[in-house]
Amino acid sequence: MEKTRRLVRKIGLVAHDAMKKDMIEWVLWNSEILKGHTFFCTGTTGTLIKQALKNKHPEEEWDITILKSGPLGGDQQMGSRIVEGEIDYLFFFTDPMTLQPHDTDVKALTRLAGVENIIFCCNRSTADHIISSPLFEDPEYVRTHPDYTTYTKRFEDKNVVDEAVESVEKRLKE
Ligand SMILES: O=C(CO)COP(=O)(O)O
Repeated sequence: MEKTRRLVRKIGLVAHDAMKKDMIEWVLWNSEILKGHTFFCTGTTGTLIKQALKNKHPEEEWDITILKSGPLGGDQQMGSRIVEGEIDYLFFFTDPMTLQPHDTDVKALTRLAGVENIIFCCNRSTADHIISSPLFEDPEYVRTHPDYTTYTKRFEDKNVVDEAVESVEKRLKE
């Protein structure tokens, strides 16, 4: 009998303090769907999620990488995982009512989610829709990776290095 092929999704999970209970509930609620996937979490969120999943499914091995706590660099580590192609989904439950000390890191992380076109949301109801989308379970569905070649090669036909060398040489001769 043909076995259904399953694609392991690489999932980032992050929640601000006011949203941590929501995140843990959401993970527990969807734990059957989330089984077998790979997770990257910021420090405190990940520790709490791991504990909750172990309580609910003591027999299950969960592949959870716990990064630094968000304000201590965890958001930046998550961003770096995104640009390295290690994360396809980011469920980031943000607190809309509290200014975070690491607001710039939060912005940087959400921006990189856009740069890499990962599947990304900031609240629980959108997370519900993503997790219940048929595309989440569809092994054929792979997000499109934006092509930034035009951007990365934008200096190839320009002589900026030669021009800089020339200008330094000229100044030295003066
Ligand atoms: O602050 C966070 C995201 O910006 C979350 O970090 P923690 O999971 O370590 O609390």
